[in-house]
Amino acid sequence: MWERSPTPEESWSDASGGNEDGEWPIEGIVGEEIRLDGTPRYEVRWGNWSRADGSNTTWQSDIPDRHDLVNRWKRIQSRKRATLAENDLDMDVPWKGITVHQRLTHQRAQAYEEKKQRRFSNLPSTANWDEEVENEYRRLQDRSAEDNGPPLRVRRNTNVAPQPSLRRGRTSSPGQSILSREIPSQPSSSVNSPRRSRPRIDTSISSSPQPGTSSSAAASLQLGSKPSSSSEPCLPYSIQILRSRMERAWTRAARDVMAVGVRIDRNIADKNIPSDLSKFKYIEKGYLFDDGLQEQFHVPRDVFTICDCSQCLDASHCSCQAISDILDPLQRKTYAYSQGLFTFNVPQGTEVIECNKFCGCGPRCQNRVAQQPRDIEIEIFDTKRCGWGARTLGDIPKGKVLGTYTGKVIRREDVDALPEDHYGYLFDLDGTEIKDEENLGSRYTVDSYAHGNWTRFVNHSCNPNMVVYSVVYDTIPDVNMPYVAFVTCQEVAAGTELTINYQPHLDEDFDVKYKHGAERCKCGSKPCRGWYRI
Ligand SMILES: C[S@@+](CC[C@H](N)C(=O)[O-])C[C@H]1O[C@@H](n2cnc3c(N)ncnc32)[C@H](O)[C@@H]1O
Repeated sequence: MWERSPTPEESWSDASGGNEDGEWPIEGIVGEEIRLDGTPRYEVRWGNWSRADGSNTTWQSDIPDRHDLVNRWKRIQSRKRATLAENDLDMDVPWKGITVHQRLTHQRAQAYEEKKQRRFSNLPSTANWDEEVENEYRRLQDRSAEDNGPPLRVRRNTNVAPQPSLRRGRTSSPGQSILSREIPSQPSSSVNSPRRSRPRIDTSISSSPQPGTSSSAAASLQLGSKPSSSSEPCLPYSIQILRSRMERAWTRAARDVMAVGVRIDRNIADKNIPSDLSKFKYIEKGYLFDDGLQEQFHVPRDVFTICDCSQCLDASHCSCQAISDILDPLQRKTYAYSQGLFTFNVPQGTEVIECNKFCGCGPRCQNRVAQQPRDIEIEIFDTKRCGWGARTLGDIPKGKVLGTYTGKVIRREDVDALPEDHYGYLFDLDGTEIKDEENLGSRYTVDSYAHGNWTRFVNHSCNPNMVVYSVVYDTIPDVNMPYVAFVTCQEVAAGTELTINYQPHLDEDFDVKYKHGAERCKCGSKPCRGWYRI
């Protein structure tokens, strides 16, 4: 910003009188600008003083003893801004690499903010305005492209985030398990380990039950300790249009259900965003359903087991726990949570039954945890080894439930008809299925290829910091469509990638011949067994 260098006469001495003798009184404030550090300075007009060219103003950071002048100035400016916002319906879109504040005066920028708020007052955040700006930018680009020859297009490189490369034959009979056919003598670590009809992520809990160590009720958002990409050199805005649009759309979807945002690392360039992902629809909570499945999920009220506790202090007196198999060491019924954290006291094959919308307890009941909105911010980033991954932006205690897998629920037998791209993003809802036993009832899988949330970016690690468990709260266990909750099985520091073991029941010395069809594991953990299967 241009600034006149003050002459010796212009040097500040005494605002009330202009100088020590009161020889140059201030006539008034005639201008204002905001400096880069955000503080204002004022253009002051002097009486009894002028330069040779007749000008009589100087820029002053501070006008001691004349708060009346400053306040009056602010009042006038506020009125002007209001009028500007009221009357001028046009909203300038300054582009060509110039930021809004460089182009606009402080007053116009503030009027902008007011106008923006008014125009979008019925919408959740100013993100809509940014989208408008982006759209305008795109229109400008398209227009200039028409004028200037070949278009400047966002090139999307589908190689960056690997698509699942595991290509296996389709099951000849949908009901039959590939795993049980190929690996007939697989050592069974649990009677409840799941059976598979095709290679997919295993939903059973991997760690043996152990009490939670942290008593902290909830991890707070530690923005201060996040692995801020702001300190790293980041890509110019012009090649991040798509990234930032996706980030805003995902964050908006998360906030719509009261969860905190989802970031996409600023080092991901638009050209490296796979084209399918740019169409991906973010769903923080809940499922979409294939034809006819929605009705099965949403069972009527009289089918639910409903408790009438006021605070759900005792699981053995909580009616909704009547069918729960979670017991404490004295074989009394207990909840799966203590002080908001998962206690890992849930035997494999057991579903956690949280209080539901018909229960008498309030939203803060201790048995409502996986259904709470996520309060840990997540960042999607390029792991460089395993494609994109998800990392936490806050420190997390052990036992913290971070979210549930979302996507489209499909019938298990329809999985074979999916394009192969989807295979790496399928999660069987098999937490209660008994391996090598005829499992009664319908079986389902969640496909998060086109719809889902941050959990679909969670990579496999042979030494994971999360496990999963099955939980119901807006349907009943018999429906076989539980949610798959992701919970930390150790303390996790801000900036750490969040991982699960895709197949926790295949142990390390598993016979080499059964590794057929496995992928090379790039988790990089110390105990890496060298391969994984999806
Ligand atoms: C559920 S997705 C995870 C997100 C995925 N990285 C992405 O970029 O969309 C599963 C896919 O991630 C990759 N992946 C996950 N864990 C891996 C590992 N430990 N080693 C190598 N690739 C891995 C594989 O391509 C796998 O098919």
